[in-house]
Amino acid sequence: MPIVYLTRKEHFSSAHRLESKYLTEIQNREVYSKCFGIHGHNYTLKVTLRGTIVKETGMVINITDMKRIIQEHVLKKLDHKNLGDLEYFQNEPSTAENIAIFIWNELKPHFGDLLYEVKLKETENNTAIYRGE
Ligand SMILES: Nc1nc2c(c(=O)[nH]1)N=C([C@H](O)[C@H](O)COP(=O)(O)OP(=O)(O)OP(=O)(O)O)CN2
Ligand SMILES: [Zn+2]
Repeated sequence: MPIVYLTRKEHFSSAHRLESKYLTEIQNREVYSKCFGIHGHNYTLKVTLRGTIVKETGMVINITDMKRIIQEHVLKKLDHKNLGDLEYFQNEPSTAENIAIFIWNELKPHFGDLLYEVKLKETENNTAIYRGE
C-alpha cells in the first residue's frame, strides 16, 4: 500500500513573552533578553499526516475534516491569544519548541497514528519541528 504524506498549512497570531519558572528574574532576563518582554508573532503551522489512501475516497483523510480539527483544537486556543494565559504555558516557556509540542498534544487524540509532524515557523528564520519522539 502506498504511504502518502498530507500537509495542511494554517496561520495564527499570538502574543507571548519568554520566561521560565525554573530561572530567577535575572537569569530570565539574561537568557531571553528582548524576548522576556511581551511581543507577538505571526506563526505558520504545517501539520502533516502520514497514511494509506482509503480506496473508496482516494483520500488519506478529507482535508475538510483535517481543517476543522486544527481549527477547533489549535487555532481557537492560540489565535489572537496571549500564550501566557494558557495553563500549559504556566509550566513551560512558550518557545517555538514547546508550542509545537502543545499543538501535537492537542491534535494527537484526533488524528491518532496518522499524525506525523507538526512544523511551526515562528519567524522567517526560526522553525521548530516535532514528530512525537
Ligand atoms: N530555542 C528558541 N530560542 C528562541 C525562541 C524560541 O522559540 N526557541 N524564541 C525567541 C523569540 O521569541 C523570537 O522567536 C526571536 O525573535 P527575533 O530575534 O526577533 O527573530 P529572528 O531570530 O528571526 O530575528 P533575526 O533577525 O534573525 O535576529 C528567541 N529565541
Ligand atoms: Zn517570541
